[in-house]
Amino acid sequence: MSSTFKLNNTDSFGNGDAKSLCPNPVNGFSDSISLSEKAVQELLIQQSPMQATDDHLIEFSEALRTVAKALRGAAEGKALAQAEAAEWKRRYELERSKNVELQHKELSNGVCANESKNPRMEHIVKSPRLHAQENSSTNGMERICSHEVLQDGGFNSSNNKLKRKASFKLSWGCKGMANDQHKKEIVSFERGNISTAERSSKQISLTWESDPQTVLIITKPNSTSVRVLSVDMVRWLRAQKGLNIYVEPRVKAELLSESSSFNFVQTWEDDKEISLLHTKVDLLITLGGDGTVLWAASMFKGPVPPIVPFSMGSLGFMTPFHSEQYRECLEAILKGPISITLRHRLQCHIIRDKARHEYETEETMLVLNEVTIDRGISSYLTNLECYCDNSFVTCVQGDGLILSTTSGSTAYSLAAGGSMVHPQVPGILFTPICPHSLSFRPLILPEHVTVRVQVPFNSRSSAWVSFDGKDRKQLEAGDALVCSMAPWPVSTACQVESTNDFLRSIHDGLHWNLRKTQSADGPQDA
Ligand SMILES: NC(=O)c1ccc[n+]([C@@H]2O[C@H](COP(=O)([O-])OP(=O)(O)OC[C@H]3O[C@@H](n4cnc5c(N)ncnc54)[C@H](O)[C@@H]3O)[C@@H](O)[C@H]2O)c1
Ligand SMILES: Nc1ncnc2c1ncn2[C@@H]1O[C@H](COP(=O)(O)OP(=O)(O)OP(=O)(O)O)[C@@H](O)[C@H]1O
Repeated sequence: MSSTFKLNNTDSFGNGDAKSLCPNPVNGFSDSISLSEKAVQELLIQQSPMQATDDHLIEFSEALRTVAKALRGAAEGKALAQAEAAEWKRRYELERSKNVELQHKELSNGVCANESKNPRMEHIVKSPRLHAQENSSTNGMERICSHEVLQDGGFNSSNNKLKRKASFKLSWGCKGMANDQHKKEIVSFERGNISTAERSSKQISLTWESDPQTVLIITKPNSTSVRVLSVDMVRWLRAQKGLNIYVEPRVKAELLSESSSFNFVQTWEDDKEISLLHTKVDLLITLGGDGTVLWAASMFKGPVPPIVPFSMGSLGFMTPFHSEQYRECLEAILKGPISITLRHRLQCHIIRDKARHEYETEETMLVLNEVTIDRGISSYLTNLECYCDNSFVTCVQGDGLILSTTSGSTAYSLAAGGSMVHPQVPGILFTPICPHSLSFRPLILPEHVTVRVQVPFNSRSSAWVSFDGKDRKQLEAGDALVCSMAPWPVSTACQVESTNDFLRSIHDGLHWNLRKTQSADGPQDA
């Protein structure tokens, strides 16, 4: 009996004490591992002379040896995990420096729009670049001028001539601007007093400096009403506005099946040509719902032309324009100025454990709504270790995690219990999906952080990532997703202005806080 008791006791030693011995998933491995191993060995030495004649005691010593072996294994595991962590840290730093380098490149390419008027033009024309510089104006508005001059190395020979993209300037108002002290500094410190300027890009306005010449129209497929509207819109834009028009290959085929007179419409043949579109297109029009805006944005892996989204879907959070009045809307937009919402995107990389010694990662994905890491078809809980700028955030055990932009805050993140956030608030929403813990509440992180989500090596199952609800990819144990704010936002034209449009969409789209008003004929305060 006693040996049975001892064996059970050993077992409970394994499961009970081992809790304090085993690696703590949050804080790493406990140092008590080696101590306990020593203790077990000492026990073995003390006990062995008495065991020879007692079968049960032999059994007991075998069990203790097994425990000692397991502890040695755990210690080796600890060393491996530490090496692993060092490797991830190294790659994470590389990732960060790559991002910083990219941003520097973007900035160093910036030259003022005004330079387009000077003799250096010739040089600029030979090497297509974006030129931007901050100006400050006299009327209390901040400004960015942008101008792009390019040589159409193009995919349509008829179009193979020098073409200049329409230039525009962006300006935004800021209450603190009247006070010079606040002009450049967000936080100022004077005579021991700290004050802050209003830093948010309140209302951004886009003013054309030269006329837009080229529009790209992206349409929702398989919709008769969208097809009818696109035929009419292409005809009108060409006849009344004399614009160059790009459409998707599918839409060009549809237009040509209507009439051969649509052969002026341009399109592309491969991804390389799509990657050049941003150098040609002044304005992007979408005909569909929010999904069409997401689709259009996903075509641009870098800068995105301003988008004018016409509503032809059911909800339309990002599509404020009514298609019935498209002529009036486009007249006003082509003339400018336009109020815009600057929607931040997230850039996401998957880092595969298998490719741990290669610096190169998979293609960067840019999302306008969110990137989701979930359990896919697996019936197990996801087990995701999350880090924010190398600091451990938490381990997500549940159905998954949503890393959302503020534009995406009214989409999947909202359904998972995240807050609705104005799209111009910069930040990353960290929203769990069905967490198996009562205390897991959503977070909103600042825009400058890098978030890493990793499937631990001891995970029972793999996880699945999807980008704006598409392009599902599997994350195996050891793989990680690294996510930060992308340098290329998506500007969408507003019907009225950013805040008004946002409030209209949550009222009309979600019937937010709709309740019958209480009547006055009840009890009254004395
Ligand atoms: N449980 C959910 O709410 C859930 C589940 C999966 C995906 N989604 C969302 O669907 C998006 C993909 O959209 P889709 O049109 O390609 O797929 P879809 O056709 O399945 O439509 C999803 C719905 O989400 C709405 N939507 C999309 N972006 C929105 C936004 N920023 N704000 C408010 N509503 C928005 C769309 O209008 C549409 O009604 C994903 O990015 C994700 O946010 C939501
Ligand atoms: N140009 C396109 N090419 C391929 N797929 C597209 C294109 N535009 C939209 N889609 C896809 O079609 C689907 C439906 O589009 P969208 O969301 O715009 O329409 P909807 O569902 O009618 O509108 P809503 O989202 O408001 O209900 C989306 O999944 C979207 O990804």
